[in-house]
Amino acid sequence: MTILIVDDDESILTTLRVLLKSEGMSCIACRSPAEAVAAARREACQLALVDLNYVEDTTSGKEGLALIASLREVIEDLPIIAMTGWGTIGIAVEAMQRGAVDFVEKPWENNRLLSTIRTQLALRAAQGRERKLTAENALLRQQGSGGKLISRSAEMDQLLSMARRVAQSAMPILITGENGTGKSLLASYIHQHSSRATAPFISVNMGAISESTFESEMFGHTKGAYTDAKSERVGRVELADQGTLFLDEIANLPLTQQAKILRLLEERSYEKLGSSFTKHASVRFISATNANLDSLVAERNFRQDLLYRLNGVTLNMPALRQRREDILLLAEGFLQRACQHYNSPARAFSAGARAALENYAWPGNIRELQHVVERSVLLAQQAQIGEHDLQLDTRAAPVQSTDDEFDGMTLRHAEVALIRRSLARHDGNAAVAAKELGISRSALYRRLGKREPV
Ligand SMILES: Nc1ncnc2c1ncn2[C@@H]1O[C@H](COP(=O)(O)OP(=O)(O)OP(=O)(O)O)[C@@H](O)[C@H]1O
Repeated sequence: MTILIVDDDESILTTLRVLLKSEGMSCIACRSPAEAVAAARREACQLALVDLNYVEDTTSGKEGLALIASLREVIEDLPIIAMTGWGTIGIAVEAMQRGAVDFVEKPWENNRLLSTIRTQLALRAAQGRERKLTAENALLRQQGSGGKLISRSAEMDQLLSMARRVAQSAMPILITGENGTGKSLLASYIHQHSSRATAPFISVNMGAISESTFESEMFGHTKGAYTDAKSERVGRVELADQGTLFLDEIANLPLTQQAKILRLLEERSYEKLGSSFTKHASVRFISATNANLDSLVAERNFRQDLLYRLNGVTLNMPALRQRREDILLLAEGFLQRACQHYNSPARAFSAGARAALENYAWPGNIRELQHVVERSVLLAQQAQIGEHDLQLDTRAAPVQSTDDEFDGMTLRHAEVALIRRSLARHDGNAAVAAKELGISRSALYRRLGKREPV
């Protein structure tokens, strides 16, 4: 276990080094923020202990706060504990808002400091395991065993009844809606309510396949089709035969590949890479996007004929803030699931926590709600999860003004505005903003139309 410690006071570094060593942990000691960022880039560390004040400015905590943001950029999930002088609780709170997971006041009490470090290390390990489980679940979902769709709002009742009706037809379905609203889950729900339910549900993220492997991923290849093709490969289309092919993030499909998907939709036929033999697939198409495809067509970034083929029926997933009735039901569902995963005493939300959940704007929708609940279950020390345990960013714009501001905007523009707002709130820290919005950092850059810095 390696801990990064940052303080410009040599005696503090020495004391911490001795203390942590006695607990079997090794240290990287740094005397300045610049040194710390360089060390984090160079060496693997599992936690950082960061002083907030440095020589240039000994009271405002500015340098320490900036350091927290920089470390987060280098290691996205690094737990950072802030160290503050006596009577500077305000700065400590700001540190937590910038992404520190906890703080200790100097002079610290050894046992309390060690227990804080141990808790954060255990939390990080649990989150790592959770990420692995999520990835496994996502894979399982691809095989058609999607999680249960929870809802009780009138908006969702209406949408699901429409979905069940169109599920019976062979019509292609386009699902639109903001990130994290449950578009993938709805696609799997439609599959389960169709006559193809016993056949595979195969999901493909169109933004995630590189241009060079697109054809081989989608259509497969023959042995020897290219230098590295050591054996024959079954493509996703073939896997989905008799079942459903879910084309997720369809707006991210490059123009060059749109023609190939169009042909598949029109003729249900394709060729494996390296073969001239035309194959046919009986596939039901469902696609999803959070972009405004009409605007993309107008900008000539998306083929109109492909759009016509994809949206036999369009289903729009409402944002979570437009179906507030579902919030608590979903939160309870995630709470139960998380309680089974983690060994946590948490069992229920307090009245204050319930109100806070219902009043929050949820820019990252259900994915964000899921993260918030899981984090609070992990952090909870008692049976009731309090409002504070949720760590909701109460500085987020109130719901009313959010909605007004977005009136008349296209979905795409509103999304960009939300991302910009979140970035501004976190001083341009893309990793923290992405986490808040419940999307990946690369998805954030993609949505801003920018290249992700390496
Ligand atoms: N109604 C629901 N009931 C239970 N879980 C849900 C519901 N809707 C969404 N979720 C969960 O929220 C997370 C996000 O859902 P999903 O991936 O389907 O959203 P999405 O709209 O496809 O997101 P993106 O556009 O970012 O791909 C998933 O973990 C999903 O299981």
